[in-house]
Amino acid sequence: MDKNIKLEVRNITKVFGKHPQKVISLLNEGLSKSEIFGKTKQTVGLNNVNFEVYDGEIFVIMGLSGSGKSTLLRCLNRLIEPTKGEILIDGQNITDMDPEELRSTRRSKLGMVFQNFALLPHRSVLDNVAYGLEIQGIPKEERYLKALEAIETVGLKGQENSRITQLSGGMKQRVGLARALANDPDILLMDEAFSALDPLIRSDMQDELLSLEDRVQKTIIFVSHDLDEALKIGDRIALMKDGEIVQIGTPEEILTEPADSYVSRFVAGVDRSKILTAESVMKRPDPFISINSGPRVAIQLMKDYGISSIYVVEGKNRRLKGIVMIGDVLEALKKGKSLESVMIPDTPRVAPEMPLKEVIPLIADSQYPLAVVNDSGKLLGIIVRASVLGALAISGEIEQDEVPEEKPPEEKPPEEKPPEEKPPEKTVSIDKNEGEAGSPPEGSGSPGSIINNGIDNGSVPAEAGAKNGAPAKAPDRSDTMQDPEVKTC
Ligand SMILES: Nc1ncnc2c1ncn2[C@@H]1O[C@H](COP(=O)(O)OP(=O)(O)OP(=O)(O)O)[C@@H](O)[C@H]1O
Repeated sequence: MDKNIKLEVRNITKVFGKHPQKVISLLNEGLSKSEIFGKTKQTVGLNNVNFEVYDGEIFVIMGLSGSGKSTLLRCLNRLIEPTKGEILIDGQNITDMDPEELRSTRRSKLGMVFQNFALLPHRSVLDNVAYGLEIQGIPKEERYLKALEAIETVGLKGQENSRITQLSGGMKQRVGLARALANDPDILLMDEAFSALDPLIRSDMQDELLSLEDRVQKTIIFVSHDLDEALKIGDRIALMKDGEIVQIGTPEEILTEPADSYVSRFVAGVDRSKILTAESVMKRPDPFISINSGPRVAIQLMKDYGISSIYVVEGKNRRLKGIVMIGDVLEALKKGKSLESVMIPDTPRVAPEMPLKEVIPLIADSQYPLAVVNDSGKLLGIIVRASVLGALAISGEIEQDEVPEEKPPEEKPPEEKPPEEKPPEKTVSIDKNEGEAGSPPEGSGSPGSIINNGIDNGSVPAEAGAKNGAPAKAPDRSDTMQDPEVKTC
């Protein structure tokens, strides 16, 4: 599987104190953070931290207060200078950079969102969002254009002229997010970004972040002290203690295979009723396709992802319409029929709050992954059997062998090549960044994932499987496919 490394942290140590080298010697001798503080009155912020973050993932840094989360996040853009070690972004060592190079890398690659919003209270929303561009000297017209786009992305269209003081906490944090996005950075660093919000607003913002991640495909490094939040939004989680990383893994791995007794105790506090719902085990629903798309697009997407079925949605609100199977779509293409004509509308779907115990028989009876939809019919995610098993193992409520086997799917992607289609009169290029086909290249699951979980490996290209929250990378199709019917979902 091809996982592009976006950011790499190698042996980072941070000592707060006047004689850091002395502290490093003591660390090498094996003394603990508290012993070193007792001896030297210097604090070990980070001790030999190593990890990689993949392109397009949400990587959560989690731990109790004082464990080193914020220090680590701030080392990533050198707001705090590491005492030792290297940080590479796209292979470039930022710890070596001079101030000018660092500034330019920060501008182009890194955006930061703070817990306390860090907004200018007497400026409008628009001017706050455009602020970073303003200090870079970007002309007014251009910066406003970019700022308006970012404001729309975070759902604040119409509030451009509001004053910050007139906004609720949730809206303020959207402004903070828009300001970070206005620069179009590759990586968003978010420091306890939702911690100051009321629980309901916080949960909404978490949902928004997931949906935004689907659309803008940023790499997000998110600091949180809240395990439920980390489990909900993280593709992977790094759990910290006393300046060290004790475990890195997918939410499922952290819960089911805790590295030591500290992690076990940490996860013991998880709200199990939350784990045991459909929502808690669903994966992002990528790829999916617009009902207005043509069969050719569907075939290309299924080929790219190595899957034999794909969910069909309608409109920006991603209303679930049904599912199409590769064989039917090939037929449709041959006969000049629409995608809708071969769509199976009554696919199994469940509500996000459905208890897992009720999900089990449904997934066992279904030849597709289960679709999770909300009250208004929006496709929120999909559930594959492996995730259900993981959650059940944690709960201990049901033995794994009680879970029925899945039915194999009835069809496999045929080897057959799609027939030539007449060139369309009007063409719209499919750019993965625009999300027409609703298929971000990185995500943690797809209708195809279930195939990769043991049903139909024969038909899945090696690079196409999605595993451990780091799924297949879909090829850039912008120069290979065109379809007049593609619409944004
Ligand atoms: N400027 C500083 N000077 C001295 N010690 C510091 C400084 N900043 C952080 N520390 C210490 O470094 C360690 C890690 O702190 P850090 O703020 O990174 O933890 P955290 O996990 O982010 O905590 P919180 O969730 O409370 O923000 C703590 O022991 C803290 O006291």
